[in-house]
Amino acid sequence: MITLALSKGRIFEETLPLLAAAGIEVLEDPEKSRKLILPTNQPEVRVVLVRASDVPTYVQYGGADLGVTGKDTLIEHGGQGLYQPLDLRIAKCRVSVAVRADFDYQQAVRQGARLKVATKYTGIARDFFATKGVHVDMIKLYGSMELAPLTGLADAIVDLVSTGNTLKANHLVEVERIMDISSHLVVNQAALKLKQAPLRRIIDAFAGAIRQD
Ligand SMILES: Nc1ncnc2c1ncn2[C@@H]1O[C@H](COP(=O)(O)OP(=O)(O)OP(=O)(O)O)[C@@H](O)[C@H]1O
Ligand SMILES: O=P(O)(O)OC[C@H]1O[C@H](OP(=O)(O)OP(=O)(O)O)[C@H](O)[C@@H]1O
Repeated sequence: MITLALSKGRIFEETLPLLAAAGIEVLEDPEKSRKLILPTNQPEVRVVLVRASDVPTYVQYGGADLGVTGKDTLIEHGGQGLYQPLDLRIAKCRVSVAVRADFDYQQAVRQGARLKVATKYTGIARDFFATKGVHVDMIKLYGSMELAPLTGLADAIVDLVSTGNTLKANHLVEVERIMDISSHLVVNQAALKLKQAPLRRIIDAFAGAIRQD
């Protein structure tokens, strides 16, 4: 049995064409079903639905043989125990710093300054501000980061930006891009040895179906 870990929503949707290239069709719609294990047209392949931030953990410990996860999530996880053979070029976005439009960010990040930063991405944020020589008081959040500067919880957020609509709707401005993000295929290292042929077949099919635009 080959187990693939996906999260509901954009990762599931954007992985479907890659699965199709491998001849794999998921037989149930996760938006309609409450099931967490979804069968496919290939009896020896199944999909497990996990929280996006749990995908690397499932694959690391062998709860799944492979999975699709954002580079953001992968960096925060650390990548231990994972092969990362492919950048799938799906779910593209960026990690950025954003502040209230009336906040003087340039003044706030001058060398040696202190900044209150709210984010789900504490590892990425810590590295970024350390490189700039800015001391950070880090506030870990799990969602709705945009609220933090609006309520006085933080001066800045580090969050994902795609169209910029979420920032705009909350009167925030993007002041720095930290890194570009896309989703990657991750594979359990032991599984790649033990189930080499079927996993290689899937990896190769995914590789051939990656969009280059
Ligand atoms: N607006 C976006 N546009 C494109 N890609 C995105 C966007 N938001 C998130 N992503 C990418 O998709 C991945 C999964 O995001 P998703 O919103 O499905 O889960 P999440 O709510 O961030 O995770 P969790 O449920 O674990 O808190 C992110 O890790 C990121 O790489
Ligand atoms: O720049 P934008 O295009 O507005 O995208 C950015 C937003 O998308 C993500 O949230 P979420 O997963 O809730 O986004 P969704 O509502 O687009 O699914 C992310 O945490 C931002 O809040």
